[in-house]
Amino acid sequence: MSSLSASEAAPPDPDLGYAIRVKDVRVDYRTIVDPRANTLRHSLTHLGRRGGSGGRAVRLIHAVRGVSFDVEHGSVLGIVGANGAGKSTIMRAIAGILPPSSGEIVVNGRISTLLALGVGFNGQLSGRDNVVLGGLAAGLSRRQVAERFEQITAWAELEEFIDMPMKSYSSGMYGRLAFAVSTHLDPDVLLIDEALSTGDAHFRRKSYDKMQELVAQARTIVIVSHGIGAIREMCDDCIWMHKGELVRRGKPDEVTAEYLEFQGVPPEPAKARDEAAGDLGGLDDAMVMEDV
Ligand SMILES: Nc1ncnc2c1ncn2[C@@H]1O[C@H](COP(=O)(O)OP(=O)(O)OP(=O)(O)O)[C@@H](O)[C@H]1O
Repeated sequence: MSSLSASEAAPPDPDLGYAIRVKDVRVDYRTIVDPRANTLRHSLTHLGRRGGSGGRAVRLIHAVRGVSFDVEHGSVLGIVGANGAGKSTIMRAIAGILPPSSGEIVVNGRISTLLALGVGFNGQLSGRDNVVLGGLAAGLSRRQVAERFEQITAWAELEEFIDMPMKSYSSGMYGRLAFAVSTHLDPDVLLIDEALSTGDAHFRRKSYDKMQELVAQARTIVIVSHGIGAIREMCDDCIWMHKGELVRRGKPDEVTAEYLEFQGVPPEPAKARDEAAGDLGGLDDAMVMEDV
């Protein structure tokens, strides 16, 4: 599931020379550990019970450790790294959802986010209601939302489904609508965390084209993905994070090759690129619906 949000900010200040500045950022999570609960027997006998506070300890997880980078206006930055490397955490911090424990984050312009985790659309409401609410939450007026509504649903190819509750959408359909809304809000900075992975080849092609359109308008995009092909295809700059630290920054081909080698993975064929290039048909080809 994807979530989307956008925040109002002043228009980008061209004098700043960057779209995003991340300066010596640390993000720590506090979590509770119960050192007594270290056996399967204990877990089974205490399943679902809340124990007393005795014996439990607070553990700090250093999810992001002293990370610094700037993102230039109109560039597409990819972030790669193993599970738990801190990619989603830094994205949430840039989005303003999670305040850094220390350091500084500056976003120069209006930000729109499409993140893999968190509260997203309301599944009980129709696609139509969610588009309207998403637009209003992003600071658009009712008129602006109405003006963009047709464009958003047409882009998502969901006109037939727009009055159905979103809980009846597949994860790919949900992803299409979330992507359509977040990219039609005129963001200066768009953050996309693994949200592209839900779409089929046709949708990925369209998403790629839409992102190119945003980049041509000097919008800035940051993408987190485990799809190395997508990072190589879409990004012009790449960061590799490992255990909360930024270990490498450079050209996507080089950084991802080093990352894959470190992971012991043979160089990945550009699967995403190949799939994105081929139009495998839209949603209509994949489903059958009947009014009763
Ligand atoms: N809400 C949370 N509470 C406590 N620890 C968390 C929380 N979210 C993430 N972490 C921890 O922070 C670290 C970084 O997690 P994060 O989700 O940023 O990694 P990631 O690189 O996005 O991983 P993945 O590729 O698996 O999505 C991990 O050690 C994770 O266990």
